[in-house]
Amino acid sequence: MMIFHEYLLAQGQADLAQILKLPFVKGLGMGGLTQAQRNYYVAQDSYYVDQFIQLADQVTQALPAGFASAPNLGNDESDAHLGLAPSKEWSEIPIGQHNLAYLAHMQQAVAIADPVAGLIALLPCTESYYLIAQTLQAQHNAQGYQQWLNYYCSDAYQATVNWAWTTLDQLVPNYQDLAENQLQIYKDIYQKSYAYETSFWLEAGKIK
Ligand SMILES: Cc1ncc(CN)c(N)n1
Repeated sequence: MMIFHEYLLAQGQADLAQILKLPFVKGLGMGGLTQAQRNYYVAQDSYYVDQFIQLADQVTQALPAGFASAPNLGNDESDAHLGLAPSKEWSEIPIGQHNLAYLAHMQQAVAIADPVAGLIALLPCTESYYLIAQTLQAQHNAQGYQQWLNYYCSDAYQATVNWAWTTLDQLVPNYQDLAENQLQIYKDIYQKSYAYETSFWLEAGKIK
């Protein structure tokens, strides 16, 4: 019998498989991303992570009493960004609509008076990088952007992912007992975040 985060992960498998085939993501594992692509990604992601930290803070504050707070939640992931060796022009790159739309989606879910909805909206962000980095590391044996890969394979990052999974499983110990429409709402929020993860990688890959 699956637990809640495993059920959700099964709903994200197709998106994750698609993400792993995208040129920018392959480039993270194999090397060869252009300076402009890396600058664009770092520009988008620095903004994104900054906003994400605030949303994650709101979600953890809304958790019922007794829940452990998340490890490394305030980390701006700049060590991972440095692994892509951005040049100083990155700071002048405008924030993309896909990025703003993703953040707006998470904001909406976090605003629902239900920390489960908020956590689910944030989960693809947290878990997918860990899963992507593990896969790339195993596939390519250190040919790519090693500092980026190491960051998301690290014990510290894994601890954040485990916290998110465990917290969700504790909040929803029997997802099979949820009303059908409630489960559908959670699934939609989760899959929408995965769709935005996909467009985040796609947009970076479009830069030449
Ligand atoms: C868009 C995005 N998604 C996920 C992560 C990893 N926390 C990130 N830095 N940026």
